[in-house]
Amino acid sequence: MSSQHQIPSYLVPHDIGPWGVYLEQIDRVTPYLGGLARWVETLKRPKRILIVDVPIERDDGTIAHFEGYRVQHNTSRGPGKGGVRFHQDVTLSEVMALSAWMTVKNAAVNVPYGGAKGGIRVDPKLLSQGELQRITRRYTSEINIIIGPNKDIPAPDVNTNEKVMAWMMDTYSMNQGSTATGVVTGKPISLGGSLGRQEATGRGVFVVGCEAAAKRGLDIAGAKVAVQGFGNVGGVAARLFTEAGAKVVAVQDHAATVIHEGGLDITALQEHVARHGSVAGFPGGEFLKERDDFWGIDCDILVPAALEQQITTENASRIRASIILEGANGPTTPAADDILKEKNVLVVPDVIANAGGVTVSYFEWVQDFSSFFWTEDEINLRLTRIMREAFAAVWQIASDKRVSLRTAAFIVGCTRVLQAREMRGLYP
Ligand SMILES: NC(=O)C1=CN([C@@H]2O[C@H](COP(=O)(O)OP(=O)(O)OC[C@H]3O[C@@H](n4cnc5c(N)ncnc54)[C@H](O)[C@@H]3O)[C@@H](O)[C@H]2O)C=CC1
Ligand SMILES: O=C(O)CCC(=O)C(=O)O
Repeated sequence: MSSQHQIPSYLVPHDIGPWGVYLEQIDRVTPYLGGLARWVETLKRPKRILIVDVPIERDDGTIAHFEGYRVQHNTSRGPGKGGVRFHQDVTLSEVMALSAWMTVKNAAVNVPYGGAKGGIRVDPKLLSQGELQRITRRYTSEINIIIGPNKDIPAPDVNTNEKVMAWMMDTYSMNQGSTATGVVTGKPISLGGSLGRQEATGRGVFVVGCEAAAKRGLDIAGAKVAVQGFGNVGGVAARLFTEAGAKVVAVQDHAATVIHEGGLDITALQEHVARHGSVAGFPGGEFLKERDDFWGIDCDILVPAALEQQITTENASRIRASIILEGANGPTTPAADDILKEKNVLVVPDVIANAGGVTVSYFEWVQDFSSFFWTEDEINLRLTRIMREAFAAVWQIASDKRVSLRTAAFIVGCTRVLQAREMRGLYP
């Protein structure tokens, strides 16, 4: 039987959903993996997929069922690691891709983890706080069998935060019979969380943004920045760019696109979002009528920091930025990558650009194990160093091999994963 016949049907990229995007990225890196390419099939199959039913009692007494997932894509280099997403559009294809990008990312910045990701197909905006807590706790109990401080360590992602992590930690600990702070990262500081974790992803985006700008001869002071997604990642990145003298000229979230040529007041915008749930109605700017016009905004740096597959063949040719910093996971399709390359747009890929979050998650996990906590300055210094070194290493490979930064980052990440796979051998 040929190996083609052994591929489970759900792993075949019949559509170009997030998993299809990831498979195409792996196909693009394979010619650069040398002898390790014989192991590449490992990267095309998640190690473990758990699909769970998550029933909860609604506040009105009815019972509702939600579909939850935890995918451990690869554990060759260490325990699974990656966030948990609560979103109405979560699919298995998406969680598989997100877990695989964690594998590549963790290896690319050399934190000792494999890759994992989880999610529930639910719109948390439609849940009360009590319902949110119940769905989190039930989901944690259902995936309890495969997570743990040495097995798989969840963290925040879209629509989850430190409060959700606290409930996950508590539920896991109750099931274990003892407090296990190291089972999740991104926790509140009072429960073993790390200083700097909440800001870490946005800070990492900003740090690699400065490196990329230097390569392009672009001065951050006065640079025009447009940000899609104004949550944990996009909000922090926007603030740090503003503090460095850049002008954030456009912000798009799920509800609206606000623009201001002279630069938006990011602190005021964050306060508005905290009060109203979105940028819609912000008095300090104007609003685009057509959402798609966001992509044609006149800017130097574009930061997609929302969801996957936002930059596509539909809009890539309209982009005027010279640098794209992928705060989101998987925001650019391979076909859009090709268009951007033609236009000489520098794309700093997700697996480097947004790796600041998991890097400080690693610091948090180490601090929990040693029960010794670092200062915020120590954390930010170490984070900055790791981000700069990762960017420099990937830049060098991209120059040497004349490939994109994405392929270069995948060369670094996939090589480390497959070397570990090969060294471990196959048989028990
Ligand atoms: N939180 C973290 O530490 C990390 C997050 N990421 C990635 O960054 C991205 C954003 O995550 P977070 O900021 O944590 O989520 P978040 O939940 O804090 O914020 C998400 C933002 O995206 C906006 N959004 C949602 N749908 C949208 C749409 N269709 N168009 C435009 N905006 C939309 C929301 O309004 C919100 O402003 C995701 O791709 C996530 O996987 C990557 C690395 C770490
Ligand atoms: O902090 C972590 O463990 C994972 C963050 C995450 O989900 C990501 O990098 O996409």
